[in-house]
Amino acid sequence: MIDVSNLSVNFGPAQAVRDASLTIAPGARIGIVGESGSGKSMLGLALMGMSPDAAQVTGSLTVDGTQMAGASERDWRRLRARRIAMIFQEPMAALNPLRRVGDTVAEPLRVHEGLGREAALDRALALFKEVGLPDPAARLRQFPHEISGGQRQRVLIALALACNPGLLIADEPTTALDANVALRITELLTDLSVKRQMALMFISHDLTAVARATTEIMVMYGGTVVERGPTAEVLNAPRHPYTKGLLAARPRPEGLRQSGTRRRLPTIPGTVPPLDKLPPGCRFAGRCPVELPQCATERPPVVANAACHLLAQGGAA
Ligand SMILES: Nc1ncnc2c1ncn2[C@@H]1O[C@H](COP(=O)(O)OP(=O)(O)OP(=O)(O)O)[C@@H](O)[C@H]1O
Repeated sequence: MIDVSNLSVNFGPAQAVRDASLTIAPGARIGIVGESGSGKSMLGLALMGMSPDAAQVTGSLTVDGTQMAGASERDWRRLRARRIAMIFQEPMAALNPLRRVGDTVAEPLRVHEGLGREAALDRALALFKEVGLPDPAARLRQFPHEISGGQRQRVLIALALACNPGLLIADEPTTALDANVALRITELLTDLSVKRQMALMFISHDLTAVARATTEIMVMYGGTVVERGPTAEVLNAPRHPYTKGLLAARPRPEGLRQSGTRRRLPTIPGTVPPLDKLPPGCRFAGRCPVELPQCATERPPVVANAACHLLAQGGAA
């Protein structure tokens, strides 16, 4: 459905995404993981034609075989309504506080499908049922502040589904929710993707949620894809030093106590440098535990789905 090659998102000299390539087949479930600032959201927004005004986007992006690089806002709007939808971290911010949630979900059906108010509300009701909102008929008439955070996210998922998109991009959809609700929203997105044959791009730094929701994964660092592959394979047997560090830093209940004492959670030393201070070679150079002379200066080749000089030489990170 979507083919991206060498997509870069630049803010002047600062490269938020460098040469990302990926293919999204109908019904695929792809996770994008990485620390804050690694370019996950910028990649998702670029696929929607919604990059910030200050961004320069280069590279090729085809949707259903149509080249969208340089497309007009009008073309993007048409595509967004019917093919690609996105949900975000903070559901309250994405809903109009003065509108009943039923009317919010009915609106795109009226605008894009030409339905009358009653027919659009009937479809909204069916969507509310599909996303598991309790007492869906009563929900239609409520305002965002009258329902819980998890229910608000379900309303936004219903809104995203209104025009039957082929791809749903979920950008940190569970970060603002408590653990139980987050788990149920993750399950809902996975079920919807399977039942509707709708592709799902699940952007998150919650590796457990990504493990549940996706079958493929892309790990990003400093705007570059450092490792990709089947989710289970990458999470069970990470190869890139950054992926290894990310997994080691994941809090796990069984890892917090060892022989009765609290074990410190390992962290990746240092912080992600600002975009204009990233090394020209491997962007993880400087924080990586294994460094070769060429790491900081030469771009690492991609070998067996990981971009790393050491792995390319046959070493194990
Ligand atoms: N309008 C902008 N102008 C300049 N730089 C920007 C702008 N928007 C984003 N950036 C930069 O682009 C980089 C990538 O940001 P992005 O939001 O994609 O990261 P992320 O991986 O999604 O992080 P998070 O998990 O915090 O959302 C960041 O360094 C950010 O500062």
